[in-house]
Amino acid sequence: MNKSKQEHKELTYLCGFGNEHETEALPDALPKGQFSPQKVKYGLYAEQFNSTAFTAPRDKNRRTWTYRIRPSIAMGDFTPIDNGLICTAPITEVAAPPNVMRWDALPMPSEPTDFIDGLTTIAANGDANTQVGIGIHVYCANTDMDKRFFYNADGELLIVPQQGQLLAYTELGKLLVKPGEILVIPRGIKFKIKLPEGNARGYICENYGAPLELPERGPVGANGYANERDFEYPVAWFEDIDDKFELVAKFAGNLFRANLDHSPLDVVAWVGNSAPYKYDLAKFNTINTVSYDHPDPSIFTVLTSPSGTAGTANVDFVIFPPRWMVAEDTFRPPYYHRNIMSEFMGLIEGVYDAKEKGFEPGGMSLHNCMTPHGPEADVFEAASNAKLEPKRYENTLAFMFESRYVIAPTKFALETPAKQNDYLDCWQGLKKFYTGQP
Ligand SMILES: O=C(O)Cc1cc(O)ccc1O
Ligand SMILES: [Fe+2]
Repeated sequence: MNKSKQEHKELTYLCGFGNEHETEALPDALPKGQFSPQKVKYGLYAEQFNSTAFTAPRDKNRRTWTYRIRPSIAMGDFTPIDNGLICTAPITEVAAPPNVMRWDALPMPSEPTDFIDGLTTIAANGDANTQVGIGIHVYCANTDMDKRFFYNADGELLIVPQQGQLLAYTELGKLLVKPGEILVIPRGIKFKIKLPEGNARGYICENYGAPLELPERGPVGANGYANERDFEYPVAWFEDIDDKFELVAKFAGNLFRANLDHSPLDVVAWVGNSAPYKYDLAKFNTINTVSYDHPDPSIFTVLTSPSGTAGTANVDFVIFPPRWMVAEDTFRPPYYHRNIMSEFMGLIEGVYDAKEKGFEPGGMSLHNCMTPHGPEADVFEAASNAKLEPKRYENTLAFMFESRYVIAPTKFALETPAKQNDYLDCWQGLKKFYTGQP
């Protein structure tokens, strides 16, 4: 058993989305009845972490009090480092074309590459400096982050593993995530990623906007979709190591590094509702029609980052999980459509019902604002003639980052050999069935 395997054998979690969680790795390390006593037990420092404004409304407010060996400012100055293939909105290096776009999975690196060096930006929208929009990245990595930690001031990270487990060591504790689960790390939280299975690949939505929250349930009622109880938060865990470490920050679109003379994972206890969390997508309570027609994919929203306009998300995280399909007298795959919202899709495993060929696990597609799309020609013909028995969609897990802002691909994404320049061909076989007769 390798070292990182042993390190996650007995991980436990606190359950409940957005709860005021409290946890301590040493007895009574958490102050009682107040947040900032004159002296904290064990000689700890109190440090507040705010990922919404102090004055954000109570139901949106996210903050955590940490009790740590040293405050975060015990560090060296930052100096710029190479951004590698990381880009940040606004993407101005190339014009965003209104074409449909699709990519193969990016290849695994042949050189030792950790989670940060393995990041490639595919697209972005909005403007990170005004806290609007998202960055969309892929990570392909094969090496643990060792004496290196990272935080992102530009956004919250929604990490969607597609291959290989991730063991996240964060200031607030450890989380193990597998393909089929997601990991969300608040803006600003320091962490490192180890790879218990070696190779790892996945997608990241860097959310520059409001923190992800659960969508309203409306008339669905008090239960269903992603249930609060299924979101898992880490318990406090710390290390007290005086040694040379590096802190990498993403700030205003650029990477910087600073020296540390101790591990920043020194939070002995914490209380609050801003913390990393994980969620197993298999727990999603999928709601769909039991009569006719194909509901809009918003019915599969797991998490949403609202913009200032009601019902019009900065980004929705939507999944297409295994499920029963029972719709009567209905064209069952996604309908043909043009949408004001821009749609970036990825595939975690299996096959997506609108695209039986060419959309592979690890692959990606982008259908931007008003760009027409829908099932490929073969899927249209098959679904138009299929016997409409109840059918279980198995071996499938696709997802979508859907945003109100146009999603601009990076120069890399437009030029990489992974881009399928023949994507449009999957619709070229769409025949004219019209005869003029009813
Ligand atoms: O384009 C896509 O494949 C995503 C999608 C799925 C669906 O079921 C309905 C609309 C939609 O945009
Ligand atoms: Fe779509």
